[in-house]
Amino acid sequence: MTRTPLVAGNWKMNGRLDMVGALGASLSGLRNSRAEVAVCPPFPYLAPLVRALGDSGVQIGAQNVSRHQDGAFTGEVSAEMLADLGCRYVIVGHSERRALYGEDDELVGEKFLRAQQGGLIPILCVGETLREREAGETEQVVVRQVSSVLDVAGIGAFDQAVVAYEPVWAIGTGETATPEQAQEVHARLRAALAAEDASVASRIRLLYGGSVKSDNAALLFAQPDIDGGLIGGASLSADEFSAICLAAE
Ligand SMILES: O=C(CO)COP(=O)(O)O
Repeated sequence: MTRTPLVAGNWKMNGRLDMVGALGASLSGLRNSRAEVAVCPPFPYLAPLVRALGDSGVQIGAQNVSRHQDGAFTGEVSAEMLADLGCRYVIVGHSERRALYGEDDELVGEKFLRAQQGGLIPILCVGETLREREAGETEQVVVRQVSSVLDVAGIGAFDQAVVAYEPVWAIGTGETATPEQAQEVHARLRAALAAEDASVASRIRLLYGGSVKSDNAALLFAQPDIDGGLIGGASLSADEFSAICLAAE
């Protein structure tokens, strides 16, 4: 099964309008890339980025979505609004939202479903903390995080989804999982999905995230079950992000 690699940049709460223009200009050079490229800026920059990227083929994603549909939910942004703007993807269950905003497996499952119902492709993030890794609980944690979404959405829903393995201890720390460590978890995740439906599991893209840089991306992306990356800090530099995208080809 050949899967089209996906490299998605997660700006988190960074960036200003001038970055939108710089990135737009730099990423249009990836027009003929074999990898799919997506950028997930903060909400206010979604519309300007959609305009800046034009017909470059670079996709846009949001970093969060409401569990609710449109209505009296002050401060929330619905999947329908994001799709309306031209978003294709939305990140759900990022470890920062789990840890800082109390998002549990149940809420992540609700957001995953809502994203799909609103016309978006969820990028479901899973990953263990350092304590969980040291306790030998890595596989148990990531399989639980995926299974809780499987329970509410069903395996069929994963045909229109992406899963990102992001070990919490590797996020923003400069300490990347080794290609072998990442591959081991990716293989376990694919096996968990294959136990439900082998063909869905063979098609789904599993991204690695956590201190991916241009100098470690190629080795990570060369692993058989790593189908691209979810890039934080390095996605804020147009040159660095472009180099990572090229490494996924
Ligand atoms: O959290 C991440 C992407 O969602 C990874 O962040 P860094 O690439 O900065 O480690």
